[in-house]
Amino acid sequence: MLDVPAKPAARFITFEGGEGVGKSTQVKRLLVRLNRMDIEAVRTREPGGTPKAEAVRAFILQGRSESWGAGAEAVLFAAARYDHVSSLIAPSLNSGKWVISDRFHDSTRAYQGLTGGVDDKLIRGLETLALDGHQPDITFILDMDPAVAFARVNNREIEKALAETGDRFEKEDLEWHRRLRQAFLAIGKANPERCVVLPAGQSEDALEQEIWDTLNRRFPELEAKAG
Ligand SMILES: Nc1ncnc2c1ncn2[C@@H]1O[C@H](COP(=O)(O)OP(=O)(O)O)[C@@H](O)[C@H]1O
Ligand SMILES: Cc1cn([C@H]2C[C@H](O)[C@@H](COP(=O)(O)OP(=O)(O)O)O2)c(=O)[nH]c1=O
Repeated sequence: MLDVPAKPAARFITFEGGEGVGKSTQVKRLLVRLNRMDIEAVRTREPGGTPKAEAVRAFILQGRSESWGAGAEAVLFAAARYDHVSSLIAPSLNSGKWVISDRFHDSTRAYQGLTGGVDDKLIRGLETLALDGHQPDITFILDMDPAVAFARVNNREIEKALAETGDRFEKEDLEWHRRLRQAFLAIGKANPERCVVLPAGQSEDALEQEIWDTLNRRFPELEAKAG
């Protein structure tokens, strides 16, 4: 037998939290780190990630499903997720690529479930169908006071307004976003084997390092590869 080192398992990593906490920034930084180590990784997002799921994203975020209610919206997010998992996430992991997703099923739990009042049985049932066993290996929940996160997003909001787009979930009031924050914290607490809650008020560099250190501790094959 040839003495070929075993290829490390591909990992599925998700980033969660409220608006403007720095998810997209850290997803991009993690991709750079992984690529530097010659680890092939796919960057994706929810809602979206595939053409069909992006169509659902546009429909929901432009507010066209708002009158349908949170339950029907949970079904729409799950439909998008079903395509995302079956057409992109599962095939990528099966071919050895890591997958890094900006939001995933915890966003449905937090926005539609815990904050939106949709019954937990529906949320769990949809999750079972859409994930088909593809739970993330690790989920980073970036946590900070939404008032501070909003100040960060202000510039981005102006850009969005100029582009004549709008994300209706970003328009909810501060009190609603404080409940959303508690929802993500509750998810973190209930799933300590998968979720890592990190303070997102620190600098981009410091947060990137904390994420990297956590991954190295959690996945020893990363540390071994770095030598
Ligand atoms: N740690 C940080 N400190 C200060 N500003 C940040 C930090 N992380 C991200 N930002 C800025 O905050 C805004 C929102 O970040 P972004 O990554 O888009 O958040 P999210 O994807 O969670 O909505 C961007 O303008 C980004 O440059
Ligand atoms: C994936 C997902 C997102 N959402 C919401 C969260 C966001 O407000 C919006 C996604 O918009 P996005 O622009 O990606 O928000 P952010 O930059 O804050 O990540 O959709 C849900 O309500 N349920 C879900 O299952």
